[in-house]
Amino acid sequence: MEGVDANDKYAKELEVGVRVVQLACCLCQKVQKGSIGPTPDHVFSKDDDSPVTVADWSVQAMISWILSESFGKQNVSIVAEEDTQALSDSNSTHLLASVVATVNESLAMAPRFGLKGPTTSLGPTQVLEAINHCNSTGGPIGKHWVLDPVDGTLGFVRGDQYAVALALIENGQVVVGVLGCPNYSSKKKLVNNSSVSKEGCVMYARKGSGEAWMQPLACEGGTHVVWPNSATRIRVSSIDDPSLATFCEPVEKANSNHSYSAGIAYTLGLRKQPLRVYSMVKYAAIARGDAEIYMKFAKAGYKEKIWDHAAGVVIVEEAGGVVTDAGGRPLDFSKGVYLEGLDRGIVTCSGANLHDKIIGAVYASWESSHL
Ligand SMILES: Nc1ncnc2c1ncn2[C@@H]1O[C@H](COP(=O)(O)OS(=O)(=O)O)[C@@H](OP(=O)(O)O)[C@H]1O
Ligand SMILES: [Mg+2]
Repeated sequence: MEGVDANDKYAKELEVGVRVVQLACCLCQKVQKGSIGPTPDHVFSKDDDSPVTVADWSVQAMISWILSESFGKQNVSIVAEEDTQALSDSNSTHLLASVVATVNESLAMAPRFGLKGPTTSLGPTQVLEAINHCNSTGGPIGKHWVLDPVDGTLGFVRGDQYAVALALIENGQVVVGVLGCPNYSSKKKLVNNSSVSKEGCVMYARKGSGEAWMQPLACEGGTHVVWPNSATRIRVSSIDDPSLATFCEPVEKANSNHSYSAGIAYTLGLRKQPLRVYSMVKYAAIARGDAEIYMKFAKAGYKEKIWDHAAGVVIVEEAGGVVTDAGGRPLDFSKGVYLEGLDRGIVTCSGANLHDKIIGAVYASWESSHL
């Protein structure tokens, strides 16, 4: 069987995860096209000035509802990015109505994705409840789903790369990762900012399987999603010569120090221009072999959230890559919402050789940098 052995541990979680991320990608594409929900293009600002849209809340509500239906609400703990504060305001009736309509329209498509939808439409209270059910803070014990409904919301708003990221953590370890990349073609390499495609992909992996997989998105054409639906195996690049390697980094200067990573690139003899990509699509590019290195050095004091990394990390590792903090230690998903104790930044590579060189260059240069 392609993609997964039905007897394997986490087989049901992986299958439901892939199906629901497929549906979520479809929801996002339809919101973008204006073919779902009454007010598709509303963008709002959160307290930290980052954007949030109808798609962010709708994906979170829809995935929360499907996971609760599939595994039993009392068994499902979800750590996710969005809350309902902005939706619960008395001035937000239209916004909430848009989210409710979008959730119901997407759930109406659930059977095509092999998922059970509701028998009657969800009302505003049920939608708010589904979003609020994602208020778990995770931790070292038990199973916790981790969700970023729209990662790289700026990319989504700008018609560029973004991702739907769902992972399962058990006892502090990421055991399943699913990454939907609606604008990253399953057929075309990601080479620069013009690589935006309308036929995206979903990648997934299960910890310890030694395998990572990719499916094309199943939004168009009205076909039923058959598990595992023409999955192909993905692997990291075999390039380990720095002069031939491509490195990715965040688009926004505020999210990562571009001049510091340029210094590391120069020290290592990386010749190519950085590939600046929004969202966890950077992890996807490493897992698929379109790039060899992903470096992120956020400003001192910024605490990385687990939903921005969990799905990407397990997919890259199972595809053969290495992910650590800038001190060379594994990322710790057991401490709650944040990657507590993260040393300086995140370094993801296609192999140990490149990874060792980058960690060495960080050690050699850190004192003189002003992060
Ligand atoms: N100041 C700061 N420093 C570091 N990281 C931050 C910062 N602010 C936000 N974020 C988080 O970055 C997520 C997007 O990160 P990326 O690495 O993809 O950056 S970029 O969008 O390409 O610029 C983004 O996720 P989304 O909110 O899901 O888009 C944020 O969680
Ligand atoms: Mg995010």
